[in-house]
Amino acid sequence: MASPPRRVSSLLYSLLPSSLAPIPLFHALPIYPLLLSSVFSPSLSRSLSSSMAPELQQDGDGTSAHAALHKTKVTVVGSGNWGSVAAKLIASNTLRLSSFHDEVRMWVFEETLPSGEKLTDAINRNNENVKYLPGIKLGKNVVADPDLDNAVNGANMLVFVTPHQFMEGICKRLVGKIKGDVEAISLIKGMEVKMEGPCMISTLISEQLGINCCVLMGANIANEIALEKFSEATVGYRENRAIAEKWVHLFSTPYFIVTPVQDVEGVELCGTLKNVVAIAAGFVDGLEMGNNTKAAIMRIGLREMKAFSKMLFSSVKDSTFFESCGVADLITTCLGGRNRKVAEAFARGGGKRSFDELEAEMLQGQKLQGVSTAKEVYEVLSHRGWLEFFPLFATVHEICIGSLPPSAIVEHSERKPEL
Ligand SMILES: NC(=O)C1=CN([C@@H]2O[C@H](COP(=O)(O)OP(=O)(O)OC[C@H]3O[C@@H](n4cnc5c(N)ncnc54)[C@H](O)[C@@H]3O)[C@@H](O)[C@H]2O)C=CC1
Ligand SMILES: O=C(CO)COP(=O)(O)O
Repeated sequence: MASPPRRVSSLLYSLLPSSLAPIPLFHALPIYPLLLSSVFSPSLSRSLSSSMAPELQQDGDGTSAHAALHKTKVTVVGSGNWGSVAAKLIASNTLRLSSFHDEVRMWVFEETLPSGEKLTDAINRNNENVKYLPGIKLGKNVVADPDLDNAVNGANMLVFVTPHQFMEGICKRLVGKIKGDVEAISLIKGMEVKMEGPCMISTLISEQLGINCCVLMGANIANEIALEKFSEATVGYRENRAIAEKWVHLFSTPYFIVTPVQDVEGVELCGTLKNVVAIAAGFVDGLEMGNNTKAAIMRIGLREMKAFSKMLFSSVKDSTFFESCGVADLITTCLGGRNRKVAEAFARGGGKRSFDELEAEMLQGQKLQGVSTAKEVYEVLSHRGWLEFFPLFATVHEICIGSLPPSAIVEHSERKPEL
């Protein structure tokens, strides 16, 4: 495991309880996630103090059959760029934590590689997702499985991480196959719009499968986390703090710091809506308008994210926008994400080549979420008569479908003072 970067590790080191501070960093590494969680979350610290010792024990002379029966099994549903990194993160922890089965199953939407080999076989042979995360070993305990039913069978914790447009179909295939006590988490940034109105992906999972579903969102460009560069994430939960802590436990590593927040809608809407703002930021880059303009677009976008989230769900908290899932994810995606990159190419070409074409050419099978999310947000805005309150969101969609030129992003996004 890579050491955390020095500046971060020394900061965290200085925050450790004094009784632990003298432990050299590499000795503390196995318990690092627990320590970090404790440092950043006092109530987590309290609840972990009782459970910490068993987690830290080695299995020694072999786990008893009884204990093995009660170990938690984790399946990751999805194996794209972020899906593969999520499996890697989780797999490093299931090996370390004795309450989890070592093996992490990862459902793969099967495809045939140019070599003629099936993607699943290539992943299992190389211990690497050669298409969506080349060059990164996932951990020997990650097992790719193209059979969805088999992949989820017996799992107690399900991690959903596919592009959002595929989730409705996946849920339909899983109806009746998941026990009610299974816990789920969604890492998916996006939403569905139904006749009744907008439906967040965690709600879709909960309602279709009859299970509880948390969310994990944050400033998490997958390729950077794959290289074990320090970053943070936010787990959004509804009521059950203990379940949120279990997810924090499963994902935390010395380089991936996870904070629980009781605001599932706020966390999920942050992750979803920032992709629309990232498309706008890409237009600004494509038009070479500079950093001030991009910062202005990000500010206006953040304001619309907050207003839209609160108009949909009055429970959404202001503080959520200051977590990793909020302003941090907005910044990283507007600087380095795929939505930004493809939108830049779209604007450079004057909007003549469609997003579908550019996505296929530039992302090689990876999927954008911002363009479809802009359409979904637009549907909600028009249906509710809110278009005039969200000029940036509306303009992004109108540019994406070719009704406005890319330059409209600054002309239309902010109401300017009357001259
Ligand atoms: N890549 C990143 O840096 C991050 C992505 N996310 C979110 O995670 C979610 C998943 O994204 P990635 O893992 O990056 O995926 P990706 O965009 O890299 O890959 C696309 C995935 O979709 C699968 N797929 C294609 N057609 C399908 C179908 N008909 N049914 C089911 N699956 C199909 C492909 O096999 C592949 O696994 C998205 O909501 C994204 O916004 C969140 C944080 C970071
Ligand atoms: O969500 C992301 C980073 O947190 C990734 O954003 P992109 O899909 O634009 O790459």
